[in-house]
Amino acid sequence: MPSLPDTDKAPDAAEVPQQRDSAAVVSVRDVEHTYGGGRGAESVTALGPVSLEIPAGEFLVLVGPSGCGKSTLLRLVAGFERASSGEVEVFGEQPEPGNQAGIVFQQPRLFPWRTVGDNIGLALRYAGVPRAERAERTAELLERVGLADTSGRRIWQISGGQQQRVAIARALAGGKRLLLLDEPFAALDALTRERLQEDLRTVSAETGTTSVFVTHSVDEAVFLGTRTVVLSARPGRVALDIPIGLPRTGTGPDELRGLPEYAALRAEIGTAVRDAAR
Ligand SMILES: Nc1ncnc2c1ncn2[C@@H]1O[C@H](COP(=O)(O)OP(=O)(O)OP(=O)(O)O)[C@@H](O)[C@H]1O
Repeated sequence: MPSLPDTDKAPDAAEVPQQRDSAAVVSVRDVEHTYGGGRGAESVTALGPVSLEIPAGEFLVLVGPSGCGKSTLLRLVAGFERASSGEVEVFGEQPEPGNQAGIVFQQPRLFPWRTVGDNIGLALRYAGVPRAERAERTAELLERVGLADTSGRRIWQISGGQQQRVAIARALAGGKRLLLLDEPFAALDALTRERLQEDLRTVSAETGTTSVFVTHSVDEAVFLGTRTVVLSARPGRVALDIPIGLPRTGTGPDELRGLPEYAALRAEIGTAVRDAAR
């Protein structure tokens, strides 16, 4: 953490950008991404140019029309793809898969024949947590995602919603300070999805983990995010970048959704998404 200045004098101009950079968990600078184009294949410019700074503790939700490059941006931040041009940094480094971020996909991608506890235990092992601490950490993580009693059950014996909870617990088990979530609730029924949204909102407020969450749902963006970025149609560019200044704790989901600010944000973001799709 940068030390506080011992005088109230303004810092040197040269210091200011450096401090801002080091505070950003994710820096995306003038990034464009094009797929394909080799051996006569048609190339697709999916994204950009896009610039975004994501500070610590932010829950940023990316929305936009289908095919606008939301997943591409997430994959660049995860290190699965290298940007065709521009720069992506995570914690000041070039991202590498599995190094800086925990990732949750639309499908949970768990080991189906293993137990819930084993799936979490493996992630803890990969994260370097000593064997003696793993059982306690597993219990804590499962408690956190509302699965306290399922540790001994096999993945194929639990519901899709429960599997997605395990996937979130597994991502948290890695102990990463950045979580990347690509439409994690899209395949779930409406009720399960609402419950998971509420729980993820609580977990995020409790842990303060910086998160980037991709969705098609404007309501999900307003409900979950501290900030929403709307991307325009392909190649995706930032069409709207708006803070969500709603209370993070102490307000129930119905109360939150009943706030006039909630409705106003939904309307503004909804309009931006519709305009982006034109
Ligand atoms: N591996 C790839 N090779 C070629 N083109 C790709 C590849 N991955 C994505 N694309 C194309 O890049 C564009 C952006 O895709 P991307 O998946 O990032 O969009 P998205 O906004 O996440 O879409 P959706 O909301 O439908 O999931 C699309 O036109 C897609 O077809």
